[in-house]
Parts: sequence; C-alpha cells; structure tokens
Amino acid sequence: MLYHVFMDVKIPRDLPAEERADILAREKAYSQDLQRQGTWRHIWRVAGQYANVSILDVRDNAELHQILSALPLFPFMQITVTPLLRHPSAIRGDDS
Ligand SMILES: O=C(O)C[C@H]1C=CC(=O)O1
Repeated sequence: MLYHVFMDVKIPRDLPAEERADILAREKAYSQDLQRQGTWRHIWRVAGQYANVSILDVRDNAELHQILSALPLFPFMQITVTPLLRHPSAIRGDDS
C-alpha cells in the first residue's frame, strides 16, 4: 500500500548540538536504508519549510506505524498520513 506522509520537523531550540547532530545522522541513515530497500519510495523537501513529503510503500497501517514511530526524529515531528490508491486515469505503470 502507498501512503503520502507529510513530516513537519520541530526540533527544540535548546536541544544540545551534539544530540541534534546524532539524531539527524541516525535519521538520514534510517531513511536512506529504507529508500534502498524500496520501502521509502520518494522524499521531497517542502520549499520554505523544515518539512518533507514522502511516499512510502508498505504492507499495511501497522507496518507504516512501526516504521514511522521508529524514526529517530519521531519525537520531534508532526506527521500526517494519507493513504493512496491508483488513480483510474493514471498512465504510469509504476505508481500502484
Ligand atoms: O529532514 C527531514 O525532512 C526529516 C527527515 C526525514 C528523513 C530524513 O532523512 O530527515
């Protein structure tokens, strides 16, 4: 199943710099690993915001929840999930 996921990042200003850097490095590694596996199909920066729009391809709601709640930045993000299905007018073969 495909999901559109909007992640709005709000890291507290008073988080120590070392801790912030560690979380961001782990977040990047985690996200890139899932991208290599094909689970995290797309990630886009939202212009002008510390936020991203992502497309994840997972088995079900439970797997999506497991993946998102394990994000190192999870405690510092507002996440909005929208389930997707193939549009009847779609012509691309790889979007379902
Ligand atoms: O920077 C972000 O948008 C947050 C986050 C999500 C994946 C990743 O590598 O960073």
